[in-house]
Amino acid sequence: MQSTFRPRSLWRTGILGTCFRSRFQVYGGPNTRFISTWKEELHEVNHDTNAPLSGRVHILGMGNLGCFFAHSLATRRSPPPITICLHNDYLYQAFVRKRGQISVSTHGLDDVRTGFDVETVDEEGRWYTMPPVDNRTLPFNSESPPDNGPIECLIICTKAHHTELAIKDISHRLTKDSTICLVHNGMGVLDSINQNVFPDPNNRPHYIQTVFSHGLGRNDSFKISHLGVGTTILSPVGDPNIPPTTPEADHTWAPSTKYLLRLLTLTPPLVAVADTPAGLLQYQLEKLAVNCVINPLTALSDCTNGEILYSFSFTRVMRLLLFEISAVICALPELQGIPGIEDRFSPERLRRLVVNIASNTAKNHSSMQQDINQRRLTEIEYFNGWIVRRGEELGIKCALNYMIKHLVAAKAATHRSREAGAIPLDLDNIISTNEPPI
Ligand SMILES: CC(C)(CO)C(=O)C(=O)O
Repeated sequence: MQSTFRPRSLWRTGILGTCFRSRFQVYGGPNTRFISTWKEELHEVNHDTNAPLSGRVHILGMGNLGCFFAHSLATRRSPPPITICLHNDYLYQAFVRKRGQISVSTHGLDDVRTGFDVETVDEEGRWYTMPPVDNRTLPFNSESPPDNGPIECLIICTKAHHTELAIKDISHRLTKDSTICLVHNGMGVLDSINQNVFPDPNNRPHYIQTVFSHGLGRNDSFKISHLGVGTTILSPVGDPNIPPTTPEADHTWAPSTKYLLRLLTLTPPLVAVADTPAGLLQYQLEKLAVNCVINPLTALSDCTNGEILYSFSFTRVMRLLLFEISAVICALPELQGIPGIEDRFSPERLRRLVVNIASNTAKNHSSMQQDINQRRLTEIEYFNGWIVRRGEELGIKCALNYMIKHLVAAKAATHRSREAGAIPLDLDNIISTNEPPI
């Protein structure tokens, strides 16, 4: 994302007012909200259990999102024990060079935090707690869980297409008492995690899903900028047998879910609010509609978010894509029974949402445009690909979304084949020496 400072939230309109449902206001009045310590939050969930939690939070995926979550938790008046999980040695070496610091710059001012415990993984998938990399002489928390011990709370901040694999690599440490907080763009990841990593519903961890809308930019490893204030909407994933519209009683939540929800909603920089599964799903779908338009159009045309506005041709494509997206969303069985769906997800309302976000982030480059240019995998399967798949299930043909998904895939493939063929070898003049290859 390019550096443009937009202090306005991308998704904020209407969110803060509507999300603070009474059942989540269990943390005291407005003045006491941010004062509690993590130990108090832990005490709340530990007092009636024989398997008390340690309160440690693991974070996997140290890109912009992971750094923002780790840094935000570390800014608390009393930070909980935080372990960052680094999945390769380069990352660990980079973290050592940064002396264990994570820095977030706001309005050009750097705020540097330390005190993170670190685990790295070897090729056999064994995790090791590394010695402290900052100036601490003692481990931050002497009760650190043993290597490969169970993880209570995991915040996973990898891109949608890496999340399943990343969880698979750490799944032996996740139990049915753990809670995974998923922070990624796009739809469909949770279903494939359940299907491929935790197929047994009685033995899978609990999940919290999120819709994250802060604007972040990367300056260097473990050094990011907070470019625009947004929100973090959180919801525990309910029992799939209970329709999302039926309120679930909090007492059904696991202690690790309650603890992580409290911790995150009481961490000011995250601007985190909790919502019901049905509420969160609607925010996810709004974000999906925006991503299905801005991301592929900017990636295909190699332009900024603002450049897709004020062009007749882009506007035509946008409208046609949104007709299909709206038809699929309005027909989703999981939304049936929720009042106002047809209005909230009408093509015209979605168009206004897209235009709003594109103009609020006009100078930014979308994540997909950056992924394409940096030859990384894109999240297209979790955006337009998801719309096409759900459309097929519902008997709605989404030819335009299908085409867009393939145009993005084709653009990535063209880059790959161009680069593979770019090595200037003159095969006719290669002299064979009959020497074994070095
Ligand atoms: C909303 C948008 C398009 C903002 O850039 C985004 O979320 C992304 O880049 O992935």
